Amino acid sequence: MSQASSDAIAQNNSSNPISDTQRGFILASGSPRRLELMAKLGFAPKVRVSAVPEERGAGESPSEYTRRLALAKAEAVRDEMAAESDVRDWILAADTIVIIEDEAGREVVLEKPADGDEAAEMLGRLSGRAHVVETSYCWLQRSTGRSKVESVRAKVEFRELTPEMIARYVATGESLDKAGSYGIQEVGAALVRRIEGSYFTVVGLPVCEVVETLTELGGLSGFPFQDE
Ligand SMILES: Cc1cn([C@H]2C[C@H](O)[C@@H](COP(=O)(O)OP(=O)(O)OP(=O)(O)O)O2)c(=O)[nH]c1=O
Repeated sequence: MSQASSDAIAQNNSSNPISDTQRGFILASGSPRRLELMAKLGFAPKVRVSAVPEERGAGESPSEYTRRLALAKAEAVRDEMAAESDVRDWILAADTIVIIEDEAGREVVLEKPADGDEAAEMLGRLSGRAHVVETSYCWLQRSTGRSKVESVRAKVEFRELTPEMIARYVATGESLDKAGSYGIQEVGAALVRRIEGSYFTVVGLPVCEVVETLTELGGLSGFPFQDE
């Protein structure tokens, strides 16, 4: 979704409870899902995509990894905008991974696949089993340098998939820009038997917690369902 269309969504919502200044934060993410989710709440984010390399460090746990990336994505955009006199004060970034245990009980992190073959391999691992989706997000305030990182997990159980089903799913093309090679919000919904936790965590942004954190930090007031 373009910046213009997200603005239009927010402005056309006549009952939008978010003030003009609070509406326009900076979304440090190229994920169209994250933009769409925040726009649906009434925000009108300006998108700035970071170029942070996504590479897990040796000895870094999955949570440490997503938390580090969420902060690094926000900081990269803050640094890029340092010389700009943009009035928007808050930056939001996020990182989503899939975690599954291997035969030895070790946690394996699945990110976005490099190609269709890797997507098929990941889906083979997920078939007929449960895995965890973890999304970490970061709110960073440009004027004070303050930041807060939080992580939210959901458990997702897949139906059993045959190699033919996997091949047909990969052929839809929706695997390639998604952690774990599936999109629960698209055709991938038909792969998911049950989930425990928030659907939005799986899609890439746990909106309830994201709004809650911004309110706690003092960056949002007047939003419904928040006790300020
Ligand atoms: C599991 C799952 C992931 N995803 C997406 C969410 C994220 O966009 C993506 C994980 O990659 P991320 O690196 O978290 O995000 P991104 O590369 O899309 O965007 P950016 O780094 O600029 O913020 O996978 C879905 O859309 N649906 C799903 O069901």
